[in-house]
Amino acid sequence: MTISIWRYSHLALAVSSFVFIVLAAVTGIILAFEPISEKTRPYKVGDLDSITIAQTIRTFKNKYPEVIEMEVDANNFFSASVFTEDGDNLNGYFDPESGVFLGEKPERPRLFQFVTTLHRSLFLKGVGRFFVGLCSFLLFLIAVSGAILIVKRQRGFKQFFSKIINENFSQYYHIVTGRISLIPIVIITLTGTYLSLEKFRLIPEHKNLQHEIDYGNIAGTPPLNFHEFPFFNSTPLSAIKHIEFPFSTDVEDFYTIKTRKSELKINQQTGGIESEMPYPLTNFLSSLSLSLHTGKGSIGWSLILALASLNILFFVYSGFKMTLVRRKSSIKNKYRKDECEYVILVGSENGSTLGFANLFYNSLLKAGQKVYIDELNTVSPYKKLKHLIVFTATYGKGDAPANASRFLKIAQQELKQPFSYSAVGFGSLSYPDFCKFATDVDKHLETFGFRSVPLYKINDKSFASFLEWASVWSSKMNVPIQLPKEQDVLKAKKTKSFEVTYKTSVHKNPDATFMIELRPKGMQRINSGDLLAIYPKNDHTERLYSIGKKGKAIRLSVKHHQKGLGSDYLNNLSPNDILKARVIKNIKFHFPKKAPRVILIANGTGIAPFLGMLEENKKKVPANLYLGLRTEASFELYQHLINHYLKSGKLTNIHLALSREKENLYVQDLLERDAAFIANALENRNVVMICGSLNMQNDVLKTLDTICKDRLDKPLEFYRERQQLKMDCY
Ligand SMILES: Cc1cc2nc3c(=O)[nH]c(=O)nc-3n(C[C@H](O)[C@H](O)[C@H](O)COP(=O)(O)O)c2cc1C
Repeated sequence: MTISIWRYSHLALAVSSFVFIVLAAVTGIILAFEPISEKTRPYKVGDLDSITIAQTIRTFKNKYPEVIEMEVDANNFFSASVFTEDGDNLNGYFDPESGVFLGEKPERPRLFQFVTTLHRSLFLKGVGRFFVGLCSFLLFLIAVSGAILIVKRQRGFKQFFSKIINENFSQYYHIVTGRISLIPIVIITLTGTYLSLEKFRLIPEHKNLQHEIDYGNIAGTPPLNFHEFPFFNSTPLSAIKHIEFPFSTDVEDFYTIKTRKSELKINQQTGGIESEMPYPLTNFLSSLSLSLHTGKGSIGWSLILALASLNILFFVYSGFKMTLVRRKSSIKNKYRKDECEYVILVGSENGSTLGFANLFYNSLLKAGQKVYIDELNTVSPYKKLKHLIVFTATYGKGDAPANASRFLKIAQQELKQPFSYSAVGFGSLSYPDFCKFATDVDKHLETFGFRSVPLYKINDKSFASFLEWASVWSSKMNVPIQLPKEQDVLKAKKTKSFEVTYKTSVHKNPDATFMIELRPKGMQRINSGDLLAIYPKNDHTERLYSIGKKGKAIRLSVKHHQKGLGSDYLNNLSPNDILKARVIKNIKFHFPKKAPRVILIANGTGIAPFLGMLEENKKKVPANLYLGLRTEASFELYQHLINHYLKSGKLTNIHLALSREKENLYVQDLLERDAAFIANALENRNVVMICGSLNMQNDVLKTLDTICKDRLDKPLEFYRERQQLKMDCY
C-alpha cells in the first residue's frame, strides 16, 4: 500500500532502532526510580535557604579540627568531609546547622549500577555508547515524525490537541498518549543525545576552569575572620554546590566555591573574591541535560520520565500492531490487468477497506470472473474493462486516503473506453463528512462512466451493510457471489450491557409505536443523535436506532413491525431486562453548539433524538418543531414531554402535521405554509435538522430547495455547505 513519506519515515526509524529503544525504555523505567529512592532518604535537614555559608563553616570549624569539603547535592542533602578530634575521617551527610554527622553516603545499589551500564552502553563500552546515542537521536526523529503525522491527521497545528475519534484501540491510544508524552520524550531524547555527544568529546567539557590570578600580588591584609567574609555572610547554603577548603594557611591557597552559576576563589585571609568565573554554556547544558535525563532531585520529573518510558513501550506495541493489520491486507492478483473485465480499485489508509475489497475480489474469482484489484492512484487503461468497482475510505475533512489522492485528477484520462461502475464508501458517522470522498468519486465517474449500482455508504466497517451492498450488486450485475460469514472474517464488535428501565405498551399506540428507556451499565458517553446498535440474533446482525438522551439513560422511539427483527426484539423486553448494544457516535447529527435557532423536522419515530436534544436544551436555544404523525392519537405518546418542553422554554413551538386526519397534512406542507419564516431562518444562519423516513427527507429537501430558490435566490446546497442542514434519515 502507498503510505505517506512521514508515516514511512516514522515506521522505518522505529523498525531500525526497535531493539535499542525497547532496552532503553525498560532500563529507563527502572532508572527513573533511583532519584525517587534517593529523594526519600532521611537526610534532608534544615532550610538551606536560611542558613549562610558563614554559619555552617563556623559550626563545623568549632566542632571539627579540620574540614576538607562541603557539598549540597541535587536532592538538597548536605554532605561534608571532616577530621574529628580523634583523627578519624568522617565522610557523609551532616546536619548543616548543628554539624551532627547523620550517616555515610550509602553505596549505589547494584541493580541501578547494572541497569545504568546497560542503559548507557549495553555493556559494550564505546561501541554500545555510540549505538545508544544514535538510537536516542533516532527516537527524537521518531517523535518529530510522529508529531508531524498527528498534525497532518488533525489537519493543522491548531487542532493538534482537538478530539480524536476512537475507532481502534491501538491507533487511538498511540495518538492520545503520543500527544501527552511528546514533550517529555523530546526532552529525554535530546538530552540523551547531548550526553552521548559529550562522552565522545564532540561537545567540549570544562571540568576545570582556568582562573586568571596574579599570585605574586595576593594581599593578606586587611585580615578578616571567615565569618565576617561578605560572600560567606551573604550566601545561603542553597546557592552552592561545593566548597573546597584551603589545603594550607598560605595566602595563595583559596576557598574554591562552586555555586549554581559560577566558580569562585575566595582569599582565606581577607575574604575577598580573587576570581569568579561563570560556567561556560556547555557546563550549564551538560548539568541541565543530566538532571532532565535522569530526573535527579525531582520525584515529579522522575515519575514523568518513568511514564514516558513506559509509553515508549506502548508505542512499540501499538505501532507494530497497526502495521501488522495494514500489512495483512495486501494486494495480490491472479490475472494481469489487461485480461480482466472486472477491476476493483481501492482507497484505503489503514487497510480495512482493502480487507473488504479482497473479500469481494475472492468471491468474484470464485464465481469464475476475471478480476483485477489495485489502488485508486494506480488507475490505468484496462483493455477489457467492463465494470469498475471502487471501494474507498474517507480521511481528513472528507479527503482521499493517501493511496487515492490522485485518482480524481487522472481517472478520466486513463479510463477511455466505455465502462459501468459501482462505488462503495467506507466511512464513519462520527465525522461530519460521512463518506465524502466516495461521494466525490461516484459523482466524478458519472461524468464519463455509467453508474450500475447507486453509491453505497458503509458506516464503521459494518459487515452487514457490506453484505447488503454485495447482494444488490450481485442481482444487478447478474453475477452470483458468495461472501464468507462475518464471524469467520472479523472480530465481534465490543458491546456494553444496558438495562431496560421503562417501556410503554405497544398496544396503547395506534401506530404500534412504543418508547423504551435503557440505562447503560457503567460509564458511557452518549449524545442525542448518536445511534444505538442492537444485536437481536446475538450474532453480527445489527439494527440501528436513533438515540434521545434522558439524563444518563437512552430513550428510543420504536415502531413495531410484525416481522421486524430489531423492533420485535425490543418489544419483547421488559423493565430490568439486560441487553447487549453499542453506541455509535454520529457527530454530524448532534444538536449544534452555536446556532441562533434550530428548526427540527421529524416524522414518526424520527422524533426520538429531538426529544433528547430538547430535554438537554438548557440554554433554551429557540427551537421550532415540525412533527409529522398519522393521527391525534399518535401524538399522545409524546404529548406530555412536548408540553413539558414548551412550558420550560426548551421548545419554542410545535407544528403538527397529521396525515390521517381530515387536513391530510405532511411536514413539507407546513414548511411551505411557513416559507417566509424558513427562508428568514436560513438566511440568518439557523440550523435545520431532519430525522425520520427517507421519503419524508426527500420531500422536505425538495420543499426547502424551492423555498431557497424562490425567496433567497440560492439553492439549498448553499446552506448545506454552510453546515446549516443536518440529516439522519433511514
Ligand atoms: C483521521 C481520520 C479521519 C477520518 N475522516 C473521515 C471523514 O471525514 N469521513 C468519514 O466518513 N470517515 C472518516 N474516517 C473514517 C474512515 O474513513 C473509516 O474508518 C474507514 O473505514 C477506514 O478505512 P481504512 O481502514 O481502509 O483506511 C476517518 C478516520 C480517521 C482515522
